[in-house]
Amino acid sequence: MFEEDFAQTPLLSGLNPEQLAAVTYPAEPLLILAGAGSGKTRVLTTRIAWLLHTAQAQPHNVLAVTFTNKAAKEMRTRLGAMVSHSLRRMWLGTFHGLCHRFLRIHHREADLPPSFQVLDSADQLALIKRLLKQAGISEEAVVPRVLQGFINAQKENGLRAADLDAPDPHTKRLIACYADYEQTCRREGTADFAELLLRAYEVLNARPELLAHYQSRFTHILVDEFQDTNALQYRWLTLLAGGGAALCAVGDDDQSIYRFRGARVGNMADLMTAFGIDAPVKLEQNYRSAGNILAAANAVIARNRKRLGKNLRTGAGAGEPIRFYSAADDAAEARFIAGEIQALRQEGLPLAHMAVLYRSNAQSRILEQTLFAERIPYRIYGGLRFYERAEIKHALAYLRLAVHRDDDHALLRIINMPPRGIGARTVEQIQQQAQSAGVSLFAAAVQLAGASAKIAAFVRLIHDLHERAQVADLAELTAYTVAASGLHDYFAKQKIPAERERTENLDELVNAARFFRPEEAAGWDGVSADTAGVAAVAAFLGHAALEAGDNQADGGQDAVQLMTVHAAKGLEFDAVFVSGLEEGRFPGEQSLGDAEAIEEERRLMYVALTRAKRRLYLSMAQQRMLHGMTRTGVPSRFVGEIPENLLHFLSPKPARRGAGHFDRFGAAQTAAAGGGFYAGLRVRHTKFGKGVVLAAREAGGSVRVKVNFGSAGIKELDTAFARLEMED
Ligand SMILES: Nc1ncnc2c1ncn2[C@@H]1O[C@H](COP(=O)(O)OP(=O)(O)OP(=O)(O)O)[C@@H](O)[C@H]1O
Ligand SMILES: [Mg+2]
Repeated sequence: MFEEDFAQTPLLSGLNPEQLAAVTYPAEPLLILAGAGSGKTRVLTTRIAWLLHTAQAQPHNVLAVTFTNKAAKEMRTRLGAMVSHSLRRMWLGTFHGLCHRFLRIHHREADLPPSFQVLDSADQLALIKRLLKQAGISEEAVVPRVLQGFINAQKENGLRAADLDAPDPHTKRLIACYADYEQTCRREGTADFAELLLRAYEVLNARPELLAHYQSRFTHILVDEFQDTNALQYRWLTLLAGGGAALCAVGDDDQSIYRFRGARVGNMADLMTAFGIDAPVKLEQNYRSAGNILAAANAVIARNRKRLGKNLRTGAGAGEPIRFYSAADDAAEARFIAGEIQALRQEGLPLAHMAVLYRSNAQSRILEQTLFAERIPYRIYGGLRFYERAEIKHALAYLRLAVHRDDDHALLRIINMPPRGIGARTVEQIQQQAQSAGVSLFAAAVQLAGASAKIAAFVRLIHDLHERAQVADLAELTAYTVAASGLHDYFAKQKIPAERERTENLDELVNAARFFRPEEAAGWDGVSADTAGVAAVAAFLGHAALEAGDNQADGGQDAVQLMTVHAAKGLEFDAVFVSGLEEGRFPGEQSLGDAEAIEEERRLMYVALTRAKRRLYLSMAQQRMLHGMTRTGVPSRFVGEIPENLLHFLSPKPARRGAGHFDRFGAAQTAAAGGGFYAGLRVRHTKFGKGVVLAAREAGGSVRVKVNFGSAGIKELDTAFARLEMED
């Protein structure tokens, strides 16, 4: 009888009963545990819209954490279509993006300079190499990547160098290097990715007044992909939610694929204990994939032993069989994929609705080559992205020096780029001077400028950029920097076309600066929306560092999506190709013979399979070049785990295809009302406890309401008889 009431709230229409219950769950801690494609992300987004729509929360009361910047942008766009609120003051982003935003605002409390720089992982590695060299430690004695992994792992466990001790000399040495690294970052005013989180956590933990402020501000904290949070992220979340916020976490233990980076599935159980959640809410209907695809994914994941247990069914038909293709070698596999893509495209499926997935980045090269040769536009997620390109990093290094002249790392990058006759010997002199005087490289260069015209010219350039950074508009400053540094000219003069094309990227950077809106940036809307001055440059640089970890949304050209399975998490495509399905590749070599690692690979396979909506291709190569040697490929065990009746073994023939479809969310307009009760009103019932009104209407002189009482379920009550207290 309430159908028509829900129709008046288009926000909620189309949700199934479990989804509806989760979306409108009272403001209490809630864990949603559900399989791929069951609408977890949709529920999370709709819940935020519902909270805003029913005025249970204002945008600034919401803290929402997504796994990638892309997901955050998508959520913001969807929300924008669902509610009329300005979302500027809502904190929506990745853990890193949100902590970055927090630290920009509270840099003083965090003991960071206002223009502190974010080091991406390449910057971090370069810094580590520099420190090892200075300390006279060979890269054999301490492998830079090992040290990098060590430092990040410690930080992700909330540990500083001073907290650590070890009996063995090697670990002792790593700890000493970590201490040295910490000191340098402090001096140079830089923070790596793990530092963003750790510092934000430490500041909140050490300052009760700040914590209280944020605890009372964020009444609703929502987290997507909760299964992949690490120990520090968990602590940060629970600290913020500790003041009574309604924490809503959604996740899927079967999709936990970041164990190697410290993700803890155990966080789910811990969360339930810590927040008194009796049982997770389950969503069991899959809306994404055709029946055969889902059956295959379910069969594969069923082999894992450590599972929390949930079901997934689909209302869709079986759909097409899953296509399996075994190619003679990797080139033939790539040609097969390209051929199928062409066929699908001819039948009207946009390229953007197709994805090619692989286990590791190295596999993309041959696919790229083939797609390029076949003139099929493609886009790589997780490859060398815009902000990671050399020329862009050069230009950003100048900008960094403009706002923070003591950034040694940036200075070393560009002191002779473009070449200005400052050779390795001169750089060494500057380094020695810096060390003996205990100052930054730039300060040392200033001291040596009298003796060298070349150094003097460089110092003048940096001073000039520094002065402009104080007053100029961000786009102006970027344009000026690209030109005055000589970078643009340098690339324009190159003979090789690919080198000359780098000028286009520099122009694109100026463009990016022009369109930079701090509030839409990776989770940070800045202290002010002002685009002039040092704060804007620092925000832009932080954005660039964080954005480099994600997809670049460029061009708008229709293109096939290429990415690792890790990067595909949370996404969906009409047609998906899972390539390289050989033992030692997927599952990867390091996992063979390690039961736990195989389970993680299997979860990865589950993620890969469940990205597909309608058509799924699995492929392998019988021979593949690896490290300059031909290797014979044995089919992946995961293919064998799919019931054979779901598979169709293919000869390379193209097949037919239909067009894609979209989902639309209607904009929310009206709330049902009756007798003072309205959707979103918080109520209390003597028996059922706290609840939220879903709908209310007058019928035959009395008012009937439908209320979601959380764990007590959804009840329909007559207000004339039921003792309902209004909470607001
Ligand atoms: N009630 C529904 N009616 C129709 N479509 C739905 C419904 N719920 C979800 N969907 C659609 O199903 C697809 C999967 O939803 P969503 O991405 O939210 O799932 P998910 O659980 O987050 O998946 P994953 O575990 O892969 O992140 C989306 O296209 C979504 O719009
Ligand atoms: Mg999702």
